[in-house]
Formats: sequence, structure tokens, C-alpha cells
Amino acid sequence: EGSSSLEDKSERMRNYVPFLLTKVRNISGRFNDSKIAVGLRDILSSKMGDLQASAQFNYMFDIPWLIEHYPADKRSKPLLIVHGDQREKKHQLQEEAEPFPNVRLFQAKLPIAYGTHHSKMMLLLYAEGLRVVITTANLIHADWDKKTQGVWISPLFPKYSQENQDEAGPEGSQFQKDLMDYLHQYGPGPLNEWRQHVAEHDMSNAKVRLLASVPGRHIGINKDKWGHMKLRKLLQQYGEFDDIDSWPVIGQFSSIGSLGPDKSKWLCSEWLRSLASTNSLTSLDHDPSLHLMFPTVENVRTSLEGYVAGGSLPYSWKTAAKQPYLKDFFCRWKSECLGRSRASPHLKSYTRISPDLTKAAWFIMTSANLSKAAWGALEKNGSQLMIRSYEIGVLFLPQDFDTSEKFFNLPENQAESNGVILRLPFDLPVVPYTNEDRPWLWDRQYSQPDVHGHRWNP
Ligand SMILES: O=C(O)c1ccc([N+](=O)[O-])cc1C(=O)O
Repeated sequence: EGSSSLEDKSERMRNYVPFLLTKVRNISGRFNDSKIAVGLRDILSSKMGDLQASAQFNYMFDIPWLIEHYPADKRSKPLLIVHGDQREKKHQLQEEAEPFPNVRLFQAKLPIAYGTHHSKMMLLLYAEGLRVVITTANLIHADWDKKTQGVWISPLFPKYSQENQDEAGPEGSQFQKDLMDYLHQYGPGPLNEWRQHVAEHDMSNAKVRLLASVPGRHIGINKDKWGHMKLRKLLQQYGEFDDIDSWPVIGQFSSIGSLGPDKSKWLCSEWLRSLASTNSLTSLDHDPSLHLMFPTVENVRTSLEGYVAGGSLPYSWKTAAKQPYLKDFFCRWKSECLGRSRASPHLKSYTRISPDLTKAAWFIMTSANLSKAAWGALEKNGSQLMIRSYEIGVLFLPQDFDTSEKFFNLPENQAESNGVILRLPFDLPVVPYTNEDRPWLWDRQYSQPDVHGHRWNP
């Protein structure tokens, strides 16, 4: 755990984008250094503050396992669990919460079929202030053990004292407004208290843009508040880039939805148009190159977990069979730079990099997989954005860091600039699938033994 707090260590990371991975068991310790990785116990540790209460938003929970990861003297503090479970799964969660009087459950509404409460966020209220953590990991052991997962830990947001609340005025920071908007979507209930906590803390030092999705058919000004249309608006507003039309876009994710019978229906039309947005008024006359990073069967077979890792990569044969065109975009999972080529990826990240692999224009870490359910699909002649799921992530933009440079420097770029360095979670250049590579499909049989001598027979 080391002597100084994560705060001091993050001080030493001053000129790095504050994007961390989760610790991975059984890899070299140098790849779990606190400049690179963090564990759940570290995040919940009392070195981060004197915890008073917390809210855990997620998709999968192991409540006893989660509570055990809080410091012993904090395990009876109020804990709100925000989930999307219904019917039998909801009852199971209620039973699991029964022995813990400090645990409250809140079921997020899922008004549109096939939606999930996918957001993975922690609100941590301390005596000293409030912290927001956004991650890609479920609150179960397997997600924090041998996978590649993303974590953003906010600075400690200080409580407004009465005078500086008046100074700050009602608008607060954009991050605070966006987080409040997101929390309001859950409606009245136990989140009222957490909306109040957010309102009372100064979040002007967040240095990220909130990028979220909530279920609904969003129209008018709401059409640009969520999903890929929010990203489009942010990049059109703040994408002060010179000519980056030739810069490739990379999407990396752990599941894929049904994207339509060809790339022009959603992937390379509305979705890529949003990711390729900038503030330049000239329209794109050609698609930027697009790489989609998704594990091959071989990535899964040789992973630290073996085929079991594929249980968290829920891409189905039925869906894949409808979209063979994705093969042209696929590249393998590879992360030698962070010792995680065999730590199966469950994080989701999106970025746009220079052709010479030295710079990045922006970087996103999010719960959103490559699906219309997560990012939204335009309907009614583009007048409404239909989203099925709750998602939450953060967008890192160079101008949110005190640097004069327009882009992030990738570690390969040894230029001793005073710019900000972005450590991507995967290796560059990306490795396109060979003709023999196949995307992992979780409902197919694989008979070649994995690293544990097991076969996969779902
Ligand atoms: O682990 C999750 O939260 C999760 C849950 C459902 C699905 N899904 O239905 O495709 C994907 C994921 C994922 O994150 O990969």
C-alpha cells in the first residue's frame, strides 16, 4: 500500500492523464505500480478520506465481497446500491442485502426493452469532501482479479463554504451540472440525498467531461445531452484540432450489439461521424480509418483466466452472423506496454491518434460497449436519439489540462515536451486480425484446450 496516499502519488503523475487500470494478480509488480494501477481496497481506503457514506452504481454486485473491501471501521456506513435488476435477480439482491442494515437498494427504471443499468460509478462522501470514481469493473471478485479494467478517480471535491457557494453561483462547474443532470434521470428516491451532496461540492477541478447515456427517446435539446450525440457536441465545441481528418479512430470494448446489415446503417454513418467530429466547419468528405479492438478466440484461450474470461465478453454468434463486415475493422487485444496482453479486456476505451502514433486528440474511458443500446441510434429522420441503457464514462481533452499543447503526447513520443502524456491501455500500432483470427463468440464451442487445459462448451 506504500506510505504516502494515492493523492501524493497522483501528484507525481502531474503530467499524465489521470486514467488508471485495475491491479492484475500474477503479473510483474512493475505493471501494478500505483502510477498505473489501483485496487478496490485502495479506492475505498481511508487514505482517500474519512468515509461517511457511499453510493455504488453498477450492473453486477457481490454485496458481502464489496463490504469486505471497505475499511473495517467503515463497513456499517450508509451504502446505497443502484442497480437495474428486476424480478428474480432483484429478489436475490434483496436477500443478499438483508444481513446489512446499512445497505439500501435502489432499482433504476429500464423503460425500453433490452436496456441494462450498465453504469459503474462510486460516489464517496467524506468528512473532508466528495469524490467520484468511474470505472468499467463490476463489483464482483472476477472483475478486479485478472482483467484489464479502467478507473478514473476524481480529485477530492471540497465542500462549498457558505461564502464560496455564493461566489460559485448556481451553475457550478460543467462536470457538476452534467453529473446532476445524470442523477436527476433516476427520479425521486434515495438519490435525492446524493444530488444534494453533489450540489454542495466544488467540482471545478474535475478536468474531465462527463459522457453518459440514459434510457429514453431524447429530442430537442436533450438529443445532445447523452450518448454519441453528446460526444459529437463536445468535440464540435472543444475539438480545437488542426487538420486531423486523416487521424484514425480506435474503439476498444468487451461486447458488440447488433449494428445493422452494413456499415452505412449506423457504425460508419452516425456513430463514426460523432467520434470524428471536430470544431472545424468543413464536413468530412471521407470516413477516417476506424479500428475496432475486440479479443480473438486465441486472445481468450491464452488469457490468464482461460476461456472463463469469455464469460465477460458476451458477443453472440447470432449477432455476429448478421455483421460479417466488422471483420474489416477488427484488431486484436494487445497490451505488452502494460503487461496486460493476457489480462482479458473488460474496459471500454475510444480514442483518436495521429498516423505517426505520437499524439492523441482525445481519450474516452466508459462503460459503453459498441452498441446502439449504449451510444444511441437516431430515429425519426434524426430528430430523436433512442438509448436503451444507462452508461457513464469520462472524456479527456487536452485543453482541460494546464498545457499549451493541442494534443496529448503518447509515451512513444519521447519529445521532452511539457505537454500531457496519455498512457493508452493497449499497444500501438494496432494488430489487424489475420485471415485465421476469429472474434470471440461466447455461445460457440472451442475444443482447443486453454491455459488451464479446459475447453469451452456453453
Ligand atoms: O459487465 C457488464 O457490465 C456487462 C453487462 C452486460 C453486457 N451485455 O449485455 O452485453 C455487457 C457487459 C460488459 O461490460 O461487457
